[in-house]
Amino acid sequence: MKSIILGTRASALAVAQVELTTKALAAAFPAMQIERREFVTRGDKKLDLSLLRANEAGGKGLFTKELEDALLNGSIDVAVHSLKDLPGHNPPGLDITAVLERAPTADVLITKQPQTLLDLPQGVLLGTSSVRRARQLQWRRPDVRVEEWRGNVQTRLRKLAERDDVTGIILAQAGLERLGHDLSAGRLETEHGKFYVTSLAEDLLPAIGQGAIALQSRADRAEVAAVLQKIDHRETHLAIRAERELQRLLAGDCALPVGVRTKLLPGGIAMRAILFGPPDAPPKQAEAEAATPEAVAAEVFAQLEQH
Ligand SMILES: NCc1[nH]cc(CCC(=O)O)c1CC(=O)O
Repeated sequence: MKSIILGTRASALAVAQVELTTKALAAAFPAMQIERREFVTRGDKKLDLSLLRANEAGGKGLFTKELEDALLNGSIDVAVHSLKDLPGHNPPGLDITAVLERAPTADVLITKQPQTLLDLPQGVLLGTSSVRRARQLQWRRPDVRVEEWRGNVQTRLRKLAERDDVTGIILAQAGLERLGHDLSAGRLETEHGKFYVTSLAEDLLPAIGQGAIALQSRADRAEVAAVLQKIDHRETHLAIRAERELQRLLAGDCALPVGVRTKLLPGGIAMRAILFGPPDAPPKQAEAEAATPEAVAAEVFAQLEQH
Protein backbone atom coordinates (compact mmCIF):
# COMPACT_ATOMS: atom_id res chain seq x y z
CA MET A 1 0.00 0.00 0.00
CA LYS A 2 1.27 3.46 -0.87
CA SER A 3 -1.03 5.22 1.58
CA ILE A 4 -3.21 4.32 4.52
CA ILE A 5 -5.97 6.20 6.35
CA LEU A 6 -6.22 5.88 10.13
CA GLY A 7 -9.45 6.71 11.93
CA THR A 8 -9.52 7.97 15.50
CA ARG A 9 -11.57 9.84 18.06
CA ALA A 10 -10.42 13.41 18.59
CA SER A 11 -9.73 13.28 22.35
CA ALA A 12 -6.20 14.02 23.51
CA LEU A 13 -5.71 10.37 24.51
CA ALA A 14 -7.03 9.06 21.20
CA VAL A 15 -4.72 11.41 19.30
CA ALA A 16 -1.72 10.28 21.38
CA GLN A 17 -2.63 6.69 20.47
CA VAL A 18 -2.95 7.40 16.76
CA GLU A 19 0.43 9.11 16.91
CA LEU A 20 2.00 5.97 18.38
CA THR A 21 0.39 3.99 15.56
CA THR A 22 1.69 6.44 12.96
CA LYS A 23 5.20 6.15 14.37
CA ALA A 24 5.12 2.36 14.27
CA LEU A 25 3.85 2.37 10.68
CA ALA A 26 6.38 4.97 9.54
CA ALA A 27 9.22 2.92 11.03
CA ALA A 28 8.08 -0.25 9.27
CA PHE A 29 7.04 1.42 5.99
CA PRO A 30 9.17 4.58 5.50
CA ALA A 31 7.65 5.38 2.09
CA MET A 32 4.02 5.02 3.09
CA GLN A 33 1.79 8.07 3.23
CA ILE A 34 -0.14 7.98 6.51
CA GLU A 35 -3.33 10.02 6.78
CA ARG A 36 -5.68 10.58 9.68
CA ARG A 37 -9.42 11.19 10.00
CA GLU A 38 -10.98 12.25 13.30
CA PHE A 39 -14.48 11.23 14.40
CA VAL A 40 -16.88 12.43 17.07
CA THR A 41 -18.53 9.38 18.62
CA ARG A 42 -21.82 9.13 20.47
CA GLY A 43 -19.79 8.70 23.64
CA ASP A 44 -18.00 12.00 23.05
CA LYS A 45 -21.33 13.77 22.64
CA LYS A 46 -22.68 12.30 25.84
CA LEU A 47 -19.63 13.03 27.98
CA ASP A 48 -21.06 16.24 29.33
CA LEU A 49 -24.37 14.81 30.39
CA SER A 50 -23.16 14.10 33.89
CA LEU A 51 -26.59 12.90 35.00
CA LEU A 52 -26.45 10.01 32.60
CA ARG A 53 -25.84 6.69 34.31
CA ALA A 54 -23.33 4.24 32.81
CA ASN A 55 -25.90 1.59 31.92
CA GLU A 56 -28.25 4.12 30.37
CA ALA A 57 -25.34 5.44 28.34
CA GLY A 58 -25.16 2.14 26.50
CA GLY A 59 -21.92 0.78 27.93
CA LYS A 60 -19.16 -0.24 25.58
CA GLY A 61 -19.40 0.55 21.91
CA LEU A 62 -20.32 4.15 22.60
CA PHE A 63 -16.84 5.29 21.64
CA THR A 64 -16.28 2.88 18.78
CA LYS A 65 -19.34 2.60 16.55
CA GLU A 66 -18.66 5.57 14.27
CA LEU A 67 -15.14 4.29 13.63
CA GLU A 68 -16.39 0.80 12.88
CA ASP A 69 -18.97 2.18 10.46
CA ALA A 70 -16.21 4.14 8.68
CA LEU A 71 -14.17 0.94 8.29
CA LEU A 72 -17.15 -0.90 6.88
CA ASN A 73 -18.00 1.83 4.37
CA GLY A 74 -14.35 2.13 3.33
CA SER A 75 -13.70 5.74 4.35
CA ILE A 76 -10.82 4.62 6.59
CA ASP A 77 -8.47 1.62 6.42
CA VAL A 78 -7.67 1.21 10.10
CA ALA A 79 -9.49 2.24 13.27
CA VAL A 80 -7.31 2.96 16.31
CA HIS A 81 -9.04 2.21 19.62
CA SER A 82 -8.30 1.80 23.30
CA LEU A 83 -8.84 -1.94 23.40
CA LYS A 84 -10.54 -1.51 26.77
CA ASP A 85 -13.36 0.44 25.14
CA LEU A 86 -14.18 -2.15 22.48
CA PRO A 87 -17.24 -4.37 22.88
CA GLY A 88 -16.54 -8.03 23.62
CA HIS A 89 -17.40 -9.28 20.17
CA ASN A 90 -16.05 -7.97 16.86
CA PRO A 91 -18.77 -6.69 14.57
CA PRO A 92 -19.18 -9.02 11.55
CA GLY A 93 -16.53 -8.30 8.93
CA LEU A 94 -14.07 -6.57 11.29
CA ASP A 95 -11.00 -7.93 13.07
CA ILE A 96 -8.58 -6.70 15.68
CA THR A 97 -5.75 -7.27 13.26
CA ALA A 98 -2.90 -6.01 15.42
CA VAL A 99 -2.11 -4.45 18.77
CA LEU A 100 0.68 -2.11 19.79
CA GLU A 101 2.93 -2.88 22.74
CA ARG A 102 0.91 -2.61 25.91
CA ALA A 103 1.54 0.18 28.39
CA PRO A 104 1.45 -0.54 32.15
CA THR A 105 -1.98 -1.98 32.98
CA ALA A 106 -2.41 -0.64 36.52
CA ASP A 107 -5.05 1.74 37.79
CA VAL A 108 -3.79 4.66 39.86
CA LEU A 109 -5.35 6.60 42.72
CA ILE A 110 -5.12 10.36 42.23
CA THR A 111 -5.49 12.35 45.45
CA LYS A 112 -4.98 15.85 46.79
CA GLN A 113 -2.99 14.56 49.79
CA PRO A 114 -0.36 11.79 49.75
CA GLN A 115 -2.48 8.72 50.61
CA THR A 116 -2.68 5.05 49.73
CA LEU A 117 -6.00 3.24 49.37
CA LEU A 118 -5.67 1.70 52.82
CA ASP A 119 -4.87 4.92 54.63
CA LEU A 120 -7.63 7.04 53.17
CA PRO A 121 -9.68 8.53 56.04
CA GLN A 122 -12.95 6.77 56.92
CA GLY A 123 -15.88 7.42 54.63
CA VAL A 124 -14.17 9.56 52.01
CA LEU A 125 -15.74 10.17 48.61
CA LEU A 126 -13.99 9.03 45.41
CA GLY A 127 -14.95 9.56 41.77
CA THR A 128 -14.93 6.79 39.17
CA SER A 129 -16.99 5.93 36.11
CA SER A 130 -16.21 2.25 36.20
CA VAL A 131 -18.25 -0.38 38.05
CA ARG A 132 -15.19 -2.62 38.02
CA ARG A 133 -13.21 0.01 39.93
CA ALA A 134 -16.08 0.91 42.26
CA ARG A 135 -16.79 -2.70 43.27
CA GLN A 136 -13.13 -3.56 43.89
CA LEU A 137 -12.63 -0.36 45.90
CA GLN A 138 -15.65 -0.98 48.08
CA TRP A 139 -14.68 -4.59 48.59
CA ARG A 140 -11.34 -3.42 50.03
CA ARG A 141 -12.73 -0.33 51.75
CA PRO A 142 -16.47 -0.76 52.43
CA ASP A 143 -16.61 2.63 54.16
CA VAL A 144 -15.47 4.53 51.07
CA ARG A 145 -18.22 6.19 49.06
CA VAL A 146 -18.05 6.27 45.28
CA GLU A 147 -19.63 8.81 42.96
CA GLU A 148 -20.08 8.05 39.30
CA TRP A 149 -17.96 10.37 37.17
CA ARG A 150 -17.97 10.47 33.41
CA GLY A 151 -15.80 12.53 31.12
CA ASN A 152 -12.31 12.32 29.73
CA VAL A 153 -9.16 12.40 31.81
CA GLN A 154 -8.75 16.18 31.75
CA THR A 155 -12.38 16.78 32.71
CA ARG A 156 -12.10 14.46 35.70
CA LEU A 157 -8.90 16.09 36.92
CA ARG A 158 -10.54 19.50 36.69
CA LYS A 159 -13.56 18.26 38.64
CA LEU A 160 -11.32 16.74 41.29
CA ALA A 161 -9.58 20.08 41.73
CA GLU A 162 -12.89 21.94 41.95
CA ARG A 163 -14.73 19.64 44.36
CA ASP A 164 -13.64 20.04 47.99
CA ASP A 165 -15.79 17.10 49.08
CA VAL A 166 -14.03 14.62 46.76
CA THR A 167 -10.77 13.06 48.00
CA GLY A 168 -9.62 11.34 44.84
CA ILE A 169 -10.30 9.61 41.55
CA ILE A 170 -9.13 6.39 39.90
CA LEU A 171 -7.61 6.50 36.42
CA ALA A 172 -5.59 4.19 34.19
CA GLN A 173 -1.83 4.70 34.45
CA ALA A 174 -1.60 4.07 30.69
CA GLY A 175 -3.87 6.97 29.81
CA LEU A 176 -2.00 9.48 31.97
CA GLU A 177 1.38 8.38 30.66
CA ARG A 178 0.21 8.52 27.05
CA LEU A 179 -0.92 12.07 27.70
CA GLY A 180 2.71 12.80 28.54
CA HIS A 181 2.63 12.77 32.36
CA ASP A 182 5.63 11.32 34.17
CA LEU A 183 4.21 9.54 37.23
CA SER A 184 7.47 8.03 38.46
CA ALA A 185 7.81 10.45 41.40
CA GLY A 186 4.25 9.84 42.56
CA ARG A 187 3.19 13.32 41.50
CA LEU A 188 0.93 14.61 38.75
CA GLU A 189 1.11 18.26 37.76
CA THR A 190 -1.70 19.53 35.57
CA GLU A 191 -3.16 22.86 34.57
CA HIS A 192 -5.86 22.17 37.17
CA GLY A 193 -3.51 21.56 40.08
CA LYS A 194 -0.96 19.24 41.62
CA PHE A 195 -1.98 15.79 42.75
CA TYR A 196 -0.47 12.68 44.29
CA VAL A 197 -0.41 9.37 42.43
CA THR A 198 -0.45 5.92 44.05
CA SER A 199 -0.34 2.72 42.02
CA LEU A 200 -3.25 0.36 42.64
CA ALA A 201 -1.43 -2.52 40.88
CA GLU A 202 -1.57 -4.56 44.11
CA ASP A 203 -5.14 -3.55 45.00
CA LEU A 204 -7.31 -3.61 41.86
CA LEU A 205 -7.26 -5.92 38.86
CA PRO A 206 -7.32 -3.98 35.57
CA ALA A 207 -10.01 -4.06 32.91
CA ILE A 208 -9.89 -6.50 30.04
CA GLY A 209 -7.51 -4.98 27.49
CA GLN A 210 -6.42 -2.08 29.70
CA GLY A 211 -3.33 -0.31 28.38
CA ALA A 212 -3.51 -1.92 24.93
CA ILE A 213 -4.15 -0.16 21.62
CA ALA A 214 -6.21 -2.12 19.09
CA LEU A 215 -5.77 -1.69 15.34
CA GLN A 216 -8.99 -2.80 13.73
CA SER A 217 -9.48 -3.46 10.03
CA ARG A 218 -11.80 -5.20 7.63
CA ALA A 219 -11.56 -8.97 7.45
CA ASP A 220 -11.77 -8.82 3.63
CA ARG A 221 -8.84 -6.41 3.20
CA ALA A 222 -5.79 -8.65 3.11
CA GLU A 223 -3.43 -5.86 2.05
CA VAL A 224 -4.32 -3.79 5.13
CA ALA A 225 -3.98 -6.83 7.37
CA ALA A 226 -0.53 -7.57 5.91
CA VAL A 227 0.59 -4.03 6.75
CA LEU A 228 -0.78 -4.19 10.31
CA GLN A 229 0.74 -7.60 10.98
CA LYS A 230 4.17 -6.02 10.49
CA ILE A 231 3.67 -3.81 13.53
CA ASP A 232 1.77 -6.30 15.68
CA HIS A 233 3.26 -6.80 19.15
CA ARG A 234 3.21 -10.54 19.65
CA GLU A 235 3.33 -10.74 23.46
CA THR A 236 0.59 -8.14 23.86
CA HIS A 237 -1.50 -9.94 21.28
CA LEU A 238 -1.28 -13.24 23.20
CA ALA A 239 -2.32 -11.51 26.42
CA ILE A 240 -5.30 -9.75 24.89
CA ARG A 241 -6.39 -12.92 23.10
CA ALA A 242 -6.69 -14.52 26.53
CA GLU A 243 -8.52 -11.54 28.04
CA ARG A 244 -10.94 -11.19 25.11
CA GLU A 245 -11.65 -14.90 25.23
CA LEU A 246 -12.62 -14.60 28.90
CA GLN A 247 -14.82 -11.64 27.99
CA ARG A 248 -16.49 -13.70 25.27
CA LEU A 249 -17.10 -16.60 27.67
CA LEU A 250 -18.60 -14.21 30.22
CA ALA A 251 -20.68 -12.64 27.45
CA GLY A 252 -19.71 -9.40 29.09
CA ASP A 253 -19.59 -6.63 26.59
CA CYS A 254 -21.44 -4.27 28.91
CA ALA A 255 -20.05 -2.78 32.05
CA LEU A 256 -19.47 -6.19 33.68
CA PRO A 257 -17.52 -5.74 36.94
CA VAL A 258 -14.64 -8.04 36.05
CA GLY A 259 -10.94 -7.44 36.66
CA VAL A 260 -8.22 -9.45 34.93
CA ARG A 261 -4.46 -9.70 34.87
CA THR A 262 -2.54 -11.90 32.45
CA LYS A 263 1.16 -12.64 32.44
CA LEU A 264 3.15 -14.42 29.78
CA LEU A 265 5.29 -17.29 31.04
CA PRO A 266 8.12 -19.05 29.17
CA GLY A 267 5.83 -21.91 28.11
CA GLY A 268 2.38 -20.41 28.41
CA ILE A 269 0.24 -17.82 30.06
CA ALA A 270 -1.10 -17.09 33.56
CA MET A 271 -4.36 -15.30 34.39
CA ARG A 272 -6.03 -13.98 37.53
CA ALA A 273 -9.57 -12.69 37.56
CA ILE A 274 -12.16 -11.26 39.92
CA LEU A 275 -15.86 -11.07 39.15
CA PHE A 276 -18.53 -9.25 41.15
CA GLY A 277 -22.16 -10.29 41.27
CA PRO A 278 -25.06 -9.04 43.40
CA PRO A 279 -24.26 -5.99 45.56
CA ASP A 280 -23.49 -7.66 48.90
CA ALA A 281 -22.15 -10.99 47.65
CA PRO A 282 -18.39 -11.60 47.86
CA PRO A 283 -16.60 -11.59 44.51
CA LYS A 284 -15.59 -14.76 42.72
CA GLN A 285 -11.88 -15.16 42.13
CA ALA A 286 -9.87 -17.43 39.87
CA GLU A 287 -6.26 -18.08 38.99
CA ALA A 288 -4.83 -20.44 36.35
CA GLU A 289 -1.93 -21.22 34.03
CA ALA A 290 -2.16 -22.92 30.65
CA ALA A 291 -0.30 -23.37 27.39
CA THR A 292 -2.51 -21.16 25.21
CA PRO A 293 -4.52 -17.94 25.66
CA GLU A 294 -7.82 -19.74 24.96
CA ALA A 295 -7.02 -22.55 27.40
CA VAL A 296 -6.18 -20.22 30.27
CA ALA A 297 -9.35 -18.21 29.68
CA ALA A 298 -11.44 -21.40 29.64
CA GLU A 299 -9.89 -22.57 32.92
CA VAL A 300 -10.44 -19.20 34.64
CA PHE A 301 -14.02 -19.10 33.33
CA ALA A 302 -14.67 -22.62 34.66
CA GLN A 303 -13.40 -21.59 38.11
CA LEU A 304 -15.57 -18.47 38.13
CA GLU A 305 -18.61 -20.55 37.21
CA GLN A 306 -17.95 -23.10 39.95
CA HIS A 307 -18.07 -20.96 43.06
N1 LIG B 1 -12.70 4.48 29.67
C1 LIG B 1 -11.89 5.53 29.15
C2 LIG B 1 -10.51 5.10 28.87
N2 LIG B 1 -10.23 4.26 27.85
C3 LIG B 1 -8.88 4.00 27.87
C4 LIG B 1 -8.33 4.72 28.90
C5 LIG B 1 -6.91 4.75 29.28
C6 LIG B 1 -5.99 3.86 28.47
C7 LIG B 1 -6.18 2.39 28.73
O1 LIG B 1 -6.62 2.00 29.83
O2 LIG B 1 -5.88 1.61 27.82
C8 LIG B 1 -9.35 5.44 29.54
C9 LIG B 1 -9.21 6.36 30.69
C10 LIG B 1 -9.15 5.69 32.02
O3 LIG B 1 -9.70 4.59 32.20
O4 LIG B 1 -8.56 6.26 32.95
